[in-house]
Amino acid sequence: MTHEHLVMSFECSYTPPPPGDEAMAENPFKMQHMHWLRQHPYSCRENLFLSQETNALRDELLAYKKAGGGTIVENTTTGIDRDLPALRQLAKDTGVHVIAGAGYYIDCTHTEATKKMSVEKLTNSIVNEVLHGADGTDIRCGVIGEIGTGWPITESEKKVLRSTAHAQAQLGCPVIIHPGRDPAAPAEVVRILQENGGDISKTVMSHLDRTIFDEGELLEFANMGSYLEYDLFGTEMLNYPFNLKVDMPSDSQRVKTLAFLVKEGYEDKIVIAHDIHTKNRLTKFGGHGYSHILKNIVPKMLTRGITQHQVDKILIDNPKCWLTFK
Ligand SMILES: CC(=O)NCCS(=O)(=O)O
Repeated sequence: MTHEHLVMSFECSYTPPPPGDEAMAENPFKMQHMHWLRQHPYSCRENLFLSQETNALRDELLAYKKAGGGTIVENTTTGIDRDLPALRQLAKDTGVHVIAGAGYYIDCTHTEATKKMSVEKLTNSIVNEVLHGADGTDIRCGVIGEIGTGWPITESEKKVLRSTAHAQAQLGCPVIIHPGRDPAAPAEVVRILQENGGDISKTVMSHLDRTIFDEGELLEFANMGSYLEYDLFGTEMLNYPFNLKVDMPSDSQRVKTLAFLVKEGYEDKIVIAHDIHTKNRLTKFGGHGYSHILKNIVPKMLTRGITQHQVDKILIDNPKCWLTFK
């Protein structure tokens, strides 16, 4: 899985509940709220603290391993409460390989100190997180990202993108991007990375499921050469609060898009994940957990014209190729 979170907080994205449902913001987790939470995951404060569930996470990872999972890229970066010692402990306890992410999340989580840093200083901090260890630990990150960007991309986010490209040019490492919620956002990020010496062939563009909908636009973007990530498997909601114009696809629609990209020749550039970032998606709370793709999505892919060889590319070969330092 190339895009997951095990320990993070998503407080920065709290969105008030719809009118009439105000009490739900502070409501404790109860069985009768689970459907509401699936529809409004960002409107209950407690739901945003995955960081409180390390015990449940241990069980999740053991179940993932039993289902055939070996490795998880944990994309929590500075700004959403990365906790590297907790990740190391989870990896030790379960035997699942956990690859941590270096760098910074979106603008509203940048501190004043981060906003004042030069591109050179930001580059050094990212390189240091990969070569020597992050957050005062000796735990070294294996990817840069998820690097957060919004739409339009802010000045501070542009500086972080330039630093990401410079760090990648030095290290030959994988990069993963969280684009803004506009169809033009992924291509704009790629342009900034390219202009600053980034290697697009070793860059994953995340969250395409909620970003590019038109097939022509998708092929145009695919042609720019990044990995194409569909990473919201398991998320189905009617009203996507961060952009109400977006119709969040169902898992069936996601599989249809994967089959389309495979037919168009992009089987070497697709990667997939669940991007679990709220509590309600854990099996402890009736959610789909980290094994949903392995248990439910792969069988569906096989019935929709994607071969086992192509599934293996998407789940094994492409991530391996992306994650290998040059
Ligand atoms: C943790 C994170 O950034 N998840 C992405 C959520 S989004 O709704 O696809 O932007």
